[in-house]
Amino acid sequence: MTQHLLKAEIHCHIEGAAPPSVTEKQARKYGVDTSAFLQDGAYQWRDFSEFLVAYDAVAALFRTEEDYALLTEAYLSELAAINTIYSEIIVSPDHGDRIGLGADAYLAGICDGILAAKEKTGIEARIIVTGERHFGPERVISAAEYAARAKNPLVTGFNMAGEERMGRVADYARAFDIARDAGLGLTIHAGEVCGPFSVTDALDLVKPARIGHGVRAIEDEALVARLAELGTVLEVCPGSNIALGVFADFDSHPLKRLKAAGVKVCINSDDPPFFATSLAREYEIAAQAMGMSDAEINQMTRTALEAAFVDDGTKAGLLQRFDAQS
Ligand SMILES: Nc1ncnc2[nH]cnc12
Ligand SMILES: [Zn+2]
Repeated sequence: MTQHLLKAEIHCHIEGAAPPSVTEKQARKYGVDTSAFLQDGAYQWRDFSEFLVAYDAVAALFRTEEDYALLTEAYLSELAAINTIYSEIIVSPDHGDRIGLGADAYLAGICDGILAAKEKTGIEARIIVTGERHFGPERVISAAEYAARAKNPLVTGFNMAGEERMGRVADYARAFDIARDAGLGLTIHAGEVCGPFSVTDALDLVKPARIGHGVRAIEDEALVARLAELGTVLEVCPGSNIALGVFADFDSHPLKRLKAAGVKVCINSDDPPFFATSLAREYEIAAQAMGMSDAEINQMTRTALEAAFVDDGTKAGLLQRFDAQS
């Protein structure tokens, strides 16, 4: 049982955390037919491309600042209820723009949700702005410019999610230069759908502190050694990887092998209801399906806290609390 363990999560997409029941309610409110991507209380997709289409369709059902505030508060409250002390939420201003809400109101709603959850539960949270790769380099650069300009104390990082098979990292490198210059922490989805070359591109061109997934680095021994040497943190999402067919099962999932090779890893839920998972389940998978001890799991939680894109004072407080209780 991992219920008693303190937890941290640094990789979860906000729209990807919307429970189907909430999405259905939103669809009723806006008179939208969801049958193409939601049936019998479950999101419908067959592969990564369809997953991204379903994700964008769900995002289009959150249309007001309040919709986003409620979604964020509900997710963070769920995390707090399972002893999560820190969360980073991945948000995409493009999704706010696309629905006509606008990036400012989108972000304001998410900030309201974070503050409400903090007041009610004490959970600390920060925001990672992401560009969506399949919206193209110009949009990803705009997202970085937006994050840089926002000067919002809750926005502490920049990411790129979306269709990893579209273009090469070089096409998007400028976005990361902008985010780096603005003092944001950098992370990038790589080595999830694409192989080791994608992780190598990310390391060479973005030099991120963290990589979203990165698990397909396991196919290249030298790359695994490079990740260990650099201390790059992999935000691993085992349930997501199995649901999307990146690996056949938890036995063949490389989390333990990466950890054993000295790569810094932590566990995350990615888009929990899309993958029939939750952060609680990811911790259980580590314990039950992968046979990791409480001490090993705590090491990963500590890695997430150490790698958090948060100011030094807050990080020190989180680590102190974690060390006192773990
Ligand atoms: N697992 C994932 N990979 C890439 N982009 C995403 N957006 C939401 N979830 C994602
Ligand atoms: Zn992700």
